[in-house]
Amino acid sequence: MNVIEIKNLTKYYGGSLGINDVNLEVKEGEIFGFIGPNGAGKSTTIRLLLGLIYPTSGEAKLFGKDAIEFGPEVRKDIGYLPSEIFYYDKMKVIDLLNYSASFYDKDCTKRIKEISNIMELDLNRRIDDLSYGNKKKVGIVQGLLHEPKLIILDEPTGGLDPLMQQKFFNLLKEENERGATIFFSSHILSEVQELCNRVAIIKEGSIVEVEDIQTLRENNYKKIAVVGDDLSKETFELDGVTELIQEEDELTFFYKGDINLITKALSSIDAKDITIEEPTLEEIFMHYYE
Ligand SMILES: Nc1ncnc2c1ncn2[C@@H]1O[C@H](COP(=O)(O)OP(=O)(O)OP(=O)(O)O)[C@@H](O)[C@H]1O
Repeated sequence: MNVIEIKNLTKYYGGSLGINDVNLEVKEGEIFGFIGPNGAGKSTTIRLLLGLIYPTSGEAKLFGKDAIEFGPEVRKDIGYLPSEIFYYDKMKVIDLLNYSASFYDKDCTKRIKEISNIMELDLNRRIDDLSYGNKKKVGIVQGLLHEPKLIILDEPTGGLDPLMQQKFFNLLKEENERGATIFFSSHILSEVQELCNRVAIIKEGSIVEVEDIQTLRENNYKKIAVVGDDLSKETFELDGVTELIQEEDELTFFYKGDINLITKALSSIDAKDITIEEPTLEEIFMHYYE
């Protein structure tokens, strides 16, 4: 079954484009990544899915039901973590979470405690005493406390330190093993790669690619920079090397291919420093979609 089905979905904000003719299907049990640079249309797509805004044309279905017409019904099965969270600051964390839980027809007390323990969130603090990262944790508990069938996350990791991010990802993996489908929006390729089975790439309001993560990984470029005294460009004129640029004592290039070939070339030189990093999404877009 498709948990999310988006057909020819278009949204204009007055004259300005949000998304254009988006088509997507997310199957039950998938962890689906939705990646694209700032302003690409990720939040717009999510707001349309949640029935928070109306489409200009096209439709979005959740669990086979129209996102607008059946909004209140389908939203009970959705856990949503927005990118920005605003709270009534004077409340205590536990009071806010109990209030959120009151919208669902089940007892969420146990789950609130479990997730707060995992995320190390103090339930007795006042919201306005919390740091940005701790407020984010409140949002996580709020999104997951009712054991939703579909979890929609809009750039969820901002403000979490690496340890907390790992705990959060483990929590999401457990939710997925329990049967939840996850729709994960991000502009950070590495976190999408760690978590997701399949990804859609959105750019300037349109889907440019839907790929499984394995394919994306195989197609992935490395961005390599080498610093040394007697570097020669010829050493790196190999298959799979592009954008080879030499500036004073530094050589930079992109590489895609057998990693052993490039490590051999790197070990043949007298280097002072080497960095190998993931290209930014924008750089990947440049290579894939020029
Ligand atoms: N309320 C609005 N009014 C007018 N234009 C909007 C509105 N919300 C979004 N947009 C425009 O729609 C486009 C898509 O924005 P959206 O927020 O969906 O992108 P995003 O991929 O979520 O980006 P970010 O990562 O920066 O949140 C952008 O050009 C944005 O300026």
